[in-house]
Amino acid sequence: MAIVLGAIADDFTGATDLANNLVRSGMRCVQVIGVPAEGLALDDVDAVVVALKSRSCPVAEAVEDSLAALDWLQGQGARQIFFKYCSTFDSTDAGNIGPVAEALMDRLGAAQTVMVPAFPINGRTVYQGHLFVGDRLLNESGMQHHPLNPMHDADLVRVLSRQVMRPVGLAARPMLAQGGEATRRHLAALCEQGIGHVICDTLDERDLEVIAEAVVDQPLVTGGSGLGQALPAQYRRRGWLAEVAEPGRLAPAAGGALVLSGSCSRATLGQVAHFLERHPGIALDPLALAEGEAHFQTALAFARERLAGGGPVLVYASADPQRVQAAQAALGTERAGQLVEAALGRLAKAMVEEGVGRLVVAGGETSGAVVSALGIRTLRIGEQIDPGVPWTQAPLADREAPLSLALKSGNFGGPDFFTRAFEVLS
Ligand SMILES: Nc1ncnc2c1ncn2[C@@H]1O[C@H](COP(=O)(O)OP(=O)(O)O)[C@@H](O)[C@H]1O
Ligand SMILES: O=C(O)[C@@H](O)C(=O)COP(=O)(O)O
Repeated sequence: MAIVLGAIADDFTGATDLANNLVRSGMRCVQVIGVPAEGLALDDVDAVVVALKSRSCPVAEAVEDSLAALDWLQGQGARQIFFKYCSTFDSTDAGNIGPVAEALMDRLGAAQTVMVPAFPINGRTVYQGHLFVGDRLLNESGMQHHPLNPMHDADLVRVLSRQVMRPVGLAARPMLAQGGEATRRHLAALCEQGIGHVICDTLDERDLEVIAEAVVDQPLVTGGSGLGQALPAQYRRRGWLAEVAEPGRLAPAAGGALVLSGSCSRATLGQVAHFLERHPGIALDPLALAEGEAHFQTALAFARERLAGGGPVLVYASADPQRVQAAQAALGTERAGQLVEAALGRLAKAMVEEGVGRLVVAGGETSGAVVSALGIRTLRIGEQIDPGVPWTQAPLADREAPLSLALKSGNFGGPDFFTRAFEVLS
């Protein structure tokens, strides 16, 4: 059976965030890690989200991987393609959002696409093309210190213009206030003027509904998971979805409880501090990791011992901007990130082999590294912990019980996220 929506997500937490919103809006959704091998059963599935690790890799690689995902999704008969990126528009002047969007447009023969990063329930809104996180402009939100893609400009028309060949336009709030039909006409008029990308203002859920109504027939949409929350109602109006599906029930969770954090985002730093006031944890330092195996082995032994005592336990590389900058100055940005990601991936593999069954991972790139190290290929979406972050379950090759896994985007979740996540599960 053909799927309705095929999504390409540029990181793993982002993929889960989108899949979560699609499921909560009544779509039957599977999240796959990378382009699936032949033989994935897609009966009773309305949407597939392909999770890539293409946010911070070289542009050519991101384009190639995204096009491979597109080809596969088209092979499944997807009526609409959704390119999912971060609600904080994580990218650099080189890309990858713009070049990937344009490559997808070219392959699909789309003259225009919308850019809708907003996720109002998590405080990401766009006004006059400027992205806000809560009451702060993007470039004052903490995202200016992001280790891989510091965001120094909140004007998305300007940010995107630096990444793309086609002209960038705006669908501003007063326009959206006129409703879905008027917005559709506005987009068509911009298209006639040659505007290939349209940044869409979004203050609230109503704006998302208007945008979804205006773009439901476009071959390609792009944005954050907020748009994914609004599209299913439009598919249902078109008669493309049979009925409102209930989110699937996951098997009961079992096994040790571990948190791995490689995110240095403001929200995660607060969550780490909150957790450490209540439970044991150990810090990983990229500079010490660079010196050899001893530091990693110390962390492994610590986690092993505390898990034997009942857990939960935290292993974190999360650090404030000064410490991140010091590590990056000494090692280079890429190597510092890679050392941390490799260590957390190895830790996850070792600890899951030794009986961890409930695993929380903080950070998009970090989640990519951990999921890859564990060899996970598909995720089922379960109960939501906080907006944008559900528990998921993944079958494991050598184990009967699936692994319960929560992939937390850096800036998502309340201060008590790490502790509360396990309470939600039990
Ligand atoms: N102490 C540190 N010094 C330098 N880089 C770090 C440190 N801790 C984590 N990192 C790197 O920072 C990046 C954080 O990105 P990510 O995991 O996507 O988090 P977020 O979801 O907050 O963006 C990762 O590549 C991670 O390995
Ligand atoms: O849209 C979002 O904010 C998230 O879905 C997302 O992509 C998070 O990425 P990270 O902050 O790198 O985890």
